[in-house]
Amino acid sequence: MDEPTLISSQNSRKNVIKTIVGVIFTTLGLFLLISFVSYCLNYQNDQSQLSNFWDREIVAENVMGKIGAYLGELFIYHGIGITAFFLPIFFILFGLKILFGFKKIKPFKLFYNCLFFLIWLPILLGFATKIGILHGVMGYEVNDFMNMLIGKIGMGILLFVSLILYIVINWKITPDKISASLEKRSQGLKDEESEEIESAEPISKNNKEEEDLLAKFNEEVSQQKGNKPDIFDDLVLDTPKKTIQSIELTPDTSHDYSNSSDELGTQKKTTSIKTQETLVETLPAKDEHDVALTIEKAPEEDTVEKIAADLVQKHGEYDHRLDLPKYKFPTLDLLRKYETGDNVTVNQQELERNKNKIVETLANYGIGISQIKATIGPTVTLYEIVPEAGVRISKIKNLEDDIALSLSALGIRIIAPIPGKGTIGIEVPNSNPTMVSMRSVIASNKFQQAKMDLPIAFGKTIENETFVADLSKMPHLLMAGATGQGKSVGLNAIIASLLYKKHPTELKFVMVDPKKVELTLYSKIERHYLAKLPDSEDAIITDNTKVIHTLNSLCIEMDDRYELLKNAFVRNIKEYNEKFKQRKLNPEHGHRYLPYIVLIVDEFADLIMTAGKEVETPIARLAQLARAVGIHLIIATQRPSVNVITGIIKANFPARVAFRVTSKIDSRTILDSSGADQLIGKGDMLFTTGNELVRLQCAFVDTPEVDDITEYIGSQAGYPDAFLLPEYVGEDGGSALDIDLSERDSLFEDAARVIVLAQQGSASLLQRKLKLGYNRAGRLIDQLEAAGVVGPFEGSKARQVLIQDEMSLEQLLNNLNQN
Ligand SMILES: Nc1ncnc2c1ncn2[C@@H]1O[C@H](COP(=O)(O)OP(=O)(O)OP(=O)(O)O)[C@@H](O)[C@H]1O
Repeated sequence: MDEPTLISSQNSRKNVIKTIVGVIFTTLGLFLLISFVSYCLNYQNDQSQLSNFWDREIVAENVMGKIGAYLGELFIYHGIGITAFFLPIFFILFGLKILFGFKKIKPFKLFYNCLFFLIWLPILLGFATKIGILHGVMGYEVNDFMNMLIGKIGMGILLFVSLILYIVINWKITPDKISASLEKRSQGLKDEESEEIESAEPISKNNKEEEDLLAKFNEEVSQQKGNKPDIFDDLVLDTPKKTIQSIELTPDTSHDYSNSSDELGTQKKTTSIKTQETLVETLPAKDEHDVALTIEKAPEEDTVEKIAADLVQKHGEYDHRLDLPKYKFPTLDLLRKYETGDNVTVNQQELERNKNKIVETLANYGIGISQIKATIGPTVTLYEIVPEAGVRISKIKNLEDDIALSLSALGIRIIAPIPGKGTIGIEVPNSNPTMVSMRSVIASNKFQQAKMDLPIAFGKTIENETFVADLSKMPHLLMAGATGQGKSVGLNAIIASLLYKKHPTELKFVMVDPKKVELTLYSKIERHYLAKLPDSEDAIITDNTKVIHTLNSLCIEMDDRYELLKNAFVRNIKEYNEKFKQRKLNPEHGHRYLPYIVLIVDEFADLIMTAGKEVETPIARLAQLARAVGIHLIIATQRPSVNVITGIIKANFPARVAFRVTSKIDSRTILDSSGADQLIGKGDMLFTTGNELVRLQCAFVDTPEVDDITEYIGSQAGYPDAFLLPEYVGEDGGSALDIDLSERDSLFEDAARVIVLAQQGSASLLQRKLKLGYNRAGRLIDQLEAAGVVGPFEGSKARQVLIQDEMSLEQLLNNLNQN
């Protein structure tokens, strides 16, 4: 017989023997079980029958006959009482294990675990009852004997203590553990732990070690419970949570998946990738019974935020100032100190004289004064009066001219009452006004530390405090004043303030100067601060048609900026630039750092007279919409009449500056109230942002100072050219038909398809779809017009698309290519 045959025949013999032994034990178990049950029911009758064991006439009532009754008598009555039921159960389990090889059934382990109870339980039953079959002879005798030795109470104590000791030894339960587990329960950890059990399940399937650990754990629990582990599988769910925690949840990457299916292969890939990127944290074991818990956190997904954070970590935040890294801000010494000094001189005699005159004049009209206080400003002194009780304010207001006449002073302004103070103010010009130098306001703490986007140091208030306002909040400014009252100086002060605070990368000016002489000085800073149309030579615009183009171009810039803001999911230029600095916006998608643009128009009246609606419409549009995208307008005019400052313009310029005007009507046009007509000129001004009026002395900056500043900036390295505004092709622009179609843009065909598919002839569509700048999109539109794809320019409307479908377009493109 060869070897394999020998082995197989040996195996089959073993199996036969196993089956026989298995059947014998199971049968024996069943026999005993039935006998015991029947004995318990009939033992009183059967006990007497057993003495005549071999007498056939005498029949036992036990269903298993006299043997059954005998076995019951032996194990139950003379043995260990009903505890003897353990015996048939043990035999049945043992038999079944041999027959079917149930791995989970471990009868000997069960026997070992139950040994204590096989002794203890009959004694307990003997202690507690006097029913023979419950405790058996053993239970009775032990109790009898022990009673003699230690008494009934002693016996009770002994039973209780022995049970406690068994529990402590077998389950290792100590008072510490009990209190710890009670604490845990009170902390409501129960739910978490059951989750842990759930999460442990699927992982354990893939992990041999975990399976073993789980098996060990189950075994341990079963041992502790003193039950058969296999029968009480469910016990896993009741396991103390701490033990579950001890299972390491790390996926085992050392598994060999090479023979597994594709699916498993992918699983392997993902598992290994995860392991590389996951963050592993280990909670150390609390004591020697605990096992460390390893926690894996899933890796963060790549988000825009994360990419941006990585970029910022690598390169730092985007610094727009690096465009001109060596640029130096103009220094203070470029501004002149004036001989008069910046300190307001107080002429006591003048103060006394004016006070007496005010009191006298008012007394002449029957107005009593209870208190008077003077605040000396650079140009005017404010006398604050508290009238006696019962005096009507309107009475004082009506006497304005009479008081002015009595004081024989020009430019008296009566504020009745001073908002928020409850007093009446009379502003009287000083006989020796003090000039407010630009230097003093620029050097002031208020300006230097101003946390504003576009800070403007206008000058000084009546309290001699530097007045700084934020242009970005205004958001547009209207300036008016009769000729020679300080408008141009005011504009220079505004520009100088911005030049002292903003870097060339942060701010651009668009300057419109129909008078041709006021702003020419600034041409020196063209490459740093000025913006212009691509085709124009001078950055400072003096030609009215160019103004129209520039304004429309600014509208296009505004639309472009809105598109960028929309794509960046931000609401204003500040948020946009912040996002750009944090590298969250991709320059490849057209994003760029957006400088503020300030449009300055020196003589607006002249523009409106010559260009009318053509100027008014884009100005109104910009005024209405451009604030969020960082385009701000400053418009100055000599003639603040209603046909210059129209309703639509006025409505969109809440911030106004009024220098002295010639009539009350002009004052009302510019300020919606009188007051500007009573100013004394030379930079005396009123400023409002829609609420109260503030009287200011405008800072004085002379032409040589402006010259020095622009020279200082202009001599530094700047951009190669001025900031280029988007191209604007007006109705009178060059005809698209002049274009040479043999030099078509490389994106010409793509652009044509985009236009025909969308049936919309607009440059902004091309900009969006093909991610182009405005200029290139505009050129493409011109070429498309020349090729007959779109119609001519139609103002604000999109051009008409002349090709209706793709087929016709392909034909047209083929023809073009053949020519
Ligand atoms: N803030 C000021 N402080 C002192 N003097 C001033 C101030 N502003 C203007 N002046 C004086 O007023 C004169 C005229 O000022 P400015 O040139 O600004 O007037 P304007 O309103 O622009 O006149 P126009 O509209 O005719 O150009 C200046 O030459 C200067 O002497």
